[in-house]
Amino acid sequence: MPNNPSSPDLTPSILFIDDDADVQKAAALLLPRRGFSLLSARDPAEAWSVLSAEPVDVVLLDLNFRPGSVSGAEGFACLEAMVAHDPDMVVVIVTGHSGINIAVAAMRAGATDFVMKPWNNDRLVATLTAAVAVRRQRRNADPVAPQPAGHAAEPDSPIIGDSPAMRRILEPMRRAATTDAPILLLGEAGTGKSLLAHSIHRLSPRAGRPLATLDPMALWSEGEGAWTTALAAVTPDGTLFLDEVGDLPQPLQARLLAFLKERPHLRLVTASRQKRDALQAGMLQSDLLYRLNIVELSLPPLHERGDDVRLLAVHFLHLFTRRYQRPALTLSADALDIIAQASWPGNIRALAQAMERAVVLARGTVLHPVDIPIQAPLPDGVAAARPGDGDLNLTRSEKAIVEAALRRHGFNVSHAASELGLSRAALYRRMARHGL
Ligand SMILES: Nc1ncnc2c1ncn2[C@@H]1O[C@H](COP(=O)(O)OP(=O)(O)OP(=O)(O)O)[C@@H](O)[C@H]1O
Repeated sequence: MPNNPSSPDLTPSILFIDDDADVQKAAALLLPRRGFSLLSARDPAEAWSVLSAEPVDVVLLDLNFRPGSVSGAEGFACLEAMVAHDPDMVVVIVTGHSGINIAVAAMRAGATDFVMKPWNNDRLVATLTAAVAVRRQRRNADPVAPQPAGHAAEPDSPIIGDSPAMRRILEPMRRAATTDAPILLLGEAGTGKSLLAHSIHRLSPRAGRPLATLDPMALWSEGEGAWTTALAAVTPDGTLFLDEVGDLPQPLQARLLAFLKERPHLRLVTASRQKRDALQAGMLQSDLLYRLNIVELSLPPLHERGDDVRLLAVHFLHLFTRRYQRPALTLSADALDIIAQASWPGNIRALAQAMERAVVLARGTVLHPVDIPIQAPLPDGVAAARPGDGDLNLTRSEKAIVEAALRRHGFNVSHAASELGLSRAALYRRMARHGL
């Protein structure tokens, strides 16, 4: 059965702009088989005439059109023109394997996501599926009704990330998504477990069926009856996403096992902030754990995802600029560096929140390090400083010295670093540590 990427009734259409006939042929063999209708153009000029005649959900854009050209200048010009022409346009760019900087730049210029060439078929399909969902959300969104604050991204948001750590989980995730196998997602808070659960459902043959999300603790607090009622309401041939499965009280574990036996056709995706050792050491009955983790995926914390943090920062910048209907904003190179060097103990949720705040409070059109609210984590066991404490604290003194130097030099990092006798990188590390 072909994957139905987004809507059961409307075939999503992709306009692929690439001058390479072989690559176009590969797309023509793949995408229609996977539920997309494909339009093609050899260059931006041809693309504009296709766009004027056909409705398109997503533009898949190669960046170089002349033989031997690698700068991506033509592609960038096309991207900017398309986003200026239709701010709801969803453009996914195609770039070479080593092109992470190009990918960051393209996302800064308004691309929604990117794929690396040569592409992996499942990955391309997953990226386009998420991009189509974004397009449809944008189209259906009421422009005068702002989204609720604090909801960083829609559940249909694309999964941004191309670091080796993320590839190690996204590739098996995409393979397993197309089956009915139960999947257990492990990872710290804010690492994207719920987002992945939605993506698994969307990539599965059940995409047109309901996805039910249950939070055991919330249901338990309403009494045992709430749990039974919620389970009874789950559509038998849909997907059940059970969040924080490690919190499931023992009596409910037995009930869940019995329920799963009665519903052999239900697809189960579960998530937990606990490590598997903790789940195994008694939080979950072993027969239940065996039933849940046929495929087990551990999401890496954000600080292990390398340059993904830059891509995510730019992604959230665009998301919140749109949501709050602010004029276009960009991140300075210094701001991106400081974001990349922060430790983000709250993971992607914390980064999203920092970017949301930065967008809301932005004063100009460029965000500098001082505009990015990075909260420095307190080392384990160190209590938060209270106002009025004696101020011989080394951490606070360092923060005051760094901040004063930055202010003296109008937040010019090179000048402040040279006054403090630090390298720029060392100063960035301290700025990130102190949330400056
Ligand atoms: N790779 C990603 N690309 C884009 N957005 C992401 C990514 N990962 C997470 N997010 C966004 O970050 C926020 C937190 O993610 P999510 O709620 O999925 O995390 P979680 O692991 O389920 O957290 P918790 O354990 O606290 O429930 C969401 O708004 C989500 O859309």
